[in-house]
Amino acid sequence: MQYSGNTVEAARWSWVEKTGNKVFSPIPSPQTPIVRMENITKRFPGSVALEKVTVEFSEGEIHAVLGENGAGKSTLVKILAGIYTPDHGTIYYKGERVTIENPMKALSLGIAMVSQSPVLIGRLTVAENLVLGMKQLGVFESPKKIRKYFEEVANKIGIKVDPEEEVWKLTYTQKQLVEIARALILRSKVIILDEALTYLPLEERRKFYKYLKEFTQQGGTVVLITHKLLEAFEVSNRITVLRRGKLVGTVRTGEVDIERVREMMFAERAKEITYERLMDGKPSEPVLEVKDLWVKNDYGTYALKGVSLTVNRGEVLGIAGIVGNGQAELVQAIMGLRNVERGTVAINVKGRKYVMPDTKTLRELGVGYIPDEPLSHGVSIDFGLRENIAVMPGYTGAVINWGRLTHLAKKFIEEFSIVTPGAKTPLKFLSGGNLMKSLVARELDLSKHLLVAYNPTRGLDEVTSIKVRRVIKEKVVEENIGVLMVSEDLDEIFQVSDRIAVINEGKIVGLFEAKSADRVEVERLMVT
Ligand SMILES: Nc1ncnc2c1ncn2[C@@H]1O[C@H](COP(=O)(O)OP(=O)(O)OP(=O)(O)O)[C@@H](O)[C@H]1O
Repeated sequence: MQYSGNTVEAARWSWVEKTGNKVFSPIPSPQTPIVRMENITKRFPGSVALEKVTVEFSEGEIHAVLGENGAGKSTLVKILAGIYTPDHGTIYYKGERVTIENPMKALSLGIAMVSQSPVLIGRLTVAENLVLGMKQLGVFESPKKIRKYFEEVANKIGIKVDPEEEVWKLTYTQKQLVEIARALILRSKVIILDEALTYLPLEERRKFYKYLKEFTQQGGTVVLITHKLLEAFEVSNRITVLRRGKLVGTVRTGEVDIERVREMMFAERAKEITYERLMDGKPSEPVLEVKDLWVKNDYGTYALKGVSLTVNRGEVLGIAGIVGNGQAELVQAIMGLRNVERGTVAINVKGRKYVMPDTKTLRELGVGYIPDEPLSHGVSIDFGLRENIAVMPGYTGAVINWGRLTHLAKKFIEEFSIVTPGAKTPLKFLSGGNLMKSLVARELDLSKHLLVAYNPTRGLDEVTSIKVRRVIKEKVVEENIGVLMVSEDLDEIFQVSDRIAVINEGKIVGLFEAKSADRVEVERLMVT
């Protein structure tokens, strides 16, 4: 089947068609609230994250919490998970008023949160991680029992993990399984997923959702934060929308259509959302040439096994693949951040070929970079956007012109609607999406010849994602830069790319013209 897309249909392809809309037919509306958060207000210096928000999560439901970047979603669930305490408001759990002063308290009540990044100790085995987690909570289950329970959960979800395997050897999916299993072993009644499933491959996400549905059918509650709206629509029973810290409303999923929810989330800006293919690039001469690249991962085994590829000016080469197939090592090696065992990376700028350029040279030449770990490798979160611009070559000479940098930071803030108290506010005080926007805005501006991007819309809401994709494509067409874009989101790959390369186990296993690429074939190559 070919990908062709009008707005909704194209995106629905990835989810609804596969589930056939059957797996998650709406269940009768949930009745008993297990959690009531009443009039919750939370302020941070310079921002009101939540203002008098009241929401109820019921037994037996998957409840999606949606909203644009900075809406207050994470703050809300972090309060429930005991990570933040509210300034005002009351929490009721099973009808009783409770104070959740720390995460231990939340866990002891039966509320567990799983986030995007697994919090596990790499050198310990799965079973050891689970036992340790229990001990920290004062739960002394026998290791044998924990192991057995874990195997049961893994079997049910259908993801194989050996409890005796050291965690560093696991795939991302397997690690998320361990996290969710840990919540279940603790007999949690409420499981909060803060974008926890977002980066799993589609098939794996389906397995998790199916299992979570069973969990709710037995009375459990799932609170789901995601920017994948179609998915939220498919799996949830109810949806709560937040906007700029305020409650917009709670609706039953079966009773509204997706456009209505988008309006609740984005108001007028909802019209900007599209999944149609963006304009075609106009490929010309090669700007990046990668030849027979062999690179090891952190554990000494080969992550890339002879990768060769070319990115031309005037095109986006999309790298499609399931997370953990060498994509991170590929972008790191190109950017001079990982040792190359064999092969070459070369870039062509202004008539000169630079073979194996180091990171500094690349940056000075005008190569933008959105890394796989944006928080640790992309920005200094203790500093403001202005300072994060100042550190980049190209923006400052011998004397720092702070006035100019402030102006530039303000331009980024306006262009990408970054929710922040100001250009000097440390980035750690921004929501995940707004932090990502700050990095992306800077790197797009820095890209004069080439952009190397890993999941450039990670954590961004639908409106911002399309904005970023458009800017990327405009730069390609109007400024003739080349883009290497790794993304685990196939909708994104098909929307932006001119050519698509599929990576699997460290090898390029397929190369397609995006316009005529067969999506089924691309997916098949990703998994086989
Ligand atoms: N620790 C903090 N210190 C200061 N401000 C914060 C902190 N955490 C959140 N905020 C602010 O609260 C607001 C809401 O942030 P929150 O992380 O809840 O948004 P979100 O809806 O989860 O966004 P995203 O989709 O981008 O993750 C933002 O304006 C953010 O800057």
